[in-house]
Amino acid sequence: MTFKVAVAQIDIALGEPDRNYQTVTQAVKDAAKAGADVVVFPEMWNTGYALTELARLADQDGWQTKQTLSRAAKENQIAIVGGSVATVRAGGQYYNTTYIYDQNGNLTGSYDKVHLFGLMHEDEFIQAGSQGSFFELKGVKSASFICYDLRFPEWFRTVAKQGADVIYVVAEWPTPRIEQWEALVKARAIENQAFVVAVNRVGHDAENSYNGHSLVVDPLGNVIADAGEKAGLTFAELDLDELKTVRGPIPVFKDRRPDLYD
Ligand SMILES: O=C(O)CCC(=O)C(=O)O
Repeated sequence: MTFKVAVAQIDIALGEPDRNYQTVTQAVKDAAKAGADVVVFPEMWNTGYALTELARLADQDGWQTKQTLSRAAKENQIAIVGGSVATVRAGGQYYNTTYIYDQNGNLTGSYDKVHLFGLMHEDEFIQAGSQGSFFELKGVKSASFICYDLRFPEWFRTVAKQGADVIYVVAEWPTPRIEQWEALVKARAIENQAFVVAVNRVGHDAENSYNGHSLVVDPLGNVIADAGEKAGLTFAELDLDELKTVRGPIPVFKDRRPDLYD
């Protein structure tokens, strides 16, 4: 079985949600027209890292994002891993949240970023989530993480142990550490014997520049697609039968030693 993913490596207009909702809606249409099963967006695409302006900008209960993504998924018959957006909940607490929609516009999962990135002051503004995400899209067992989570292999392992075949990572990963991004994406794919679809943004904000290099990596760590440094859609076909041929000869999950480590 093959599964076609569209990586939406967009630029994000800092502090301008309306422009960003338009960009995302158009990208969903374009990805569907090209026959993708799922389209994936980067981190915090509604606001960018406008953390000091969240009171004005964050999406109340994710309402606008959920409406936009649900409608776009249904109208275009495509699943969406909705990157992440800045949300605010009752009580005025902010979160960095992913919403996932199936091709009929139904919410199939959500995730609040668990590891907050102190270097970019995220921990001063955002509340950390406390639950993982595990969902199915078109029958494919999947999970989704956000940016800095990529540095925590033990967090990825929790979903690999549940059987995730495709792992999504949505990010705003700055240019100076892009080689670490590439190495970590490949490592998470190899050690978990899963496909990893990792989507970064391009452009810049007040403090950082972002040079893309969104990657689709197979369970052996081979790069199937690298979106380079320009904004746009990149497509990749995941051959899900490859999971069996990789997991058969090197049965990492059977050979684990949970008596020594969890
Ligand atoms: O871990 C890194 O180097 C980048 C993380 C990051 O930018 C984030 O979590 O927003």
